[in-house]
Amino acid sequence: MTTTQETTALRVVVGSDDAGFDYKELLKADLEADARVASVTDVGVGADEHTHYPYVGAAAARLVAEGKADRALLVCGTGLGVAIAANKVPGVRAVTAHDSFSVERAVLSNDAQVLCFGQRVVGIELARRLLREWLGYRFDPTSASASKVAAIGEVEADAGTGAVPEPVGSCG
Ligand SMILES: O=C[C@H](O)[C@H](O)COP(=O)(O)O
Repeated sequence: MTTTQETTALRVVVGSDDAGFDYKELLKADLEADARVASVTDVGVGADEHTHYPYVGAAAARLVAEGKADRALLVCGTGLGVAIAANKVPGVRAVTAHDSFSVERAVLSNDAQVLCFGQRVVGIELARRLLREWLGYRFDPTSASASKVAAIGEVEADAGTGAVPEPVGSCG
């Protein structure tokens, strides 16, 4: 079984704060030129805008949660703040990843819809390469990882109630 499956083209949201603006613009251009991408939606910031990163991260994540986009690519100084904010939107799984293996597993293990980069952390050519790789991965809902991703949803659902979900399966 191959782990890389390109099927339908992806609707991708991009967003950044001012610390990630330059990379957001460069990576957006790469996305727009990629045949694996059906559409690119930019939720900001624009040049000379200074919106705090949580608002941008949440705006992009909401589009994913609402089914209006398949994935989001977010950039801030570290890639951390936008990921934290995006993860506050129910149903969204956002990761910060600056290496090839983590980008692969973010999709294939975690079914993460949101990838975050830090403009102050990773070089632009590595970021561009990781973006190209990311576009090639599709989560397999029949894989052994699917029940673990479902468990994330259980934890999320229980978070509002204060309940602790019963573990099932091995944690090893
Ligand atoms: O995670 C936060 C980002 O790196 C942001 O771009 C910079 O935030 P700061 O100005 O609070 O360091």
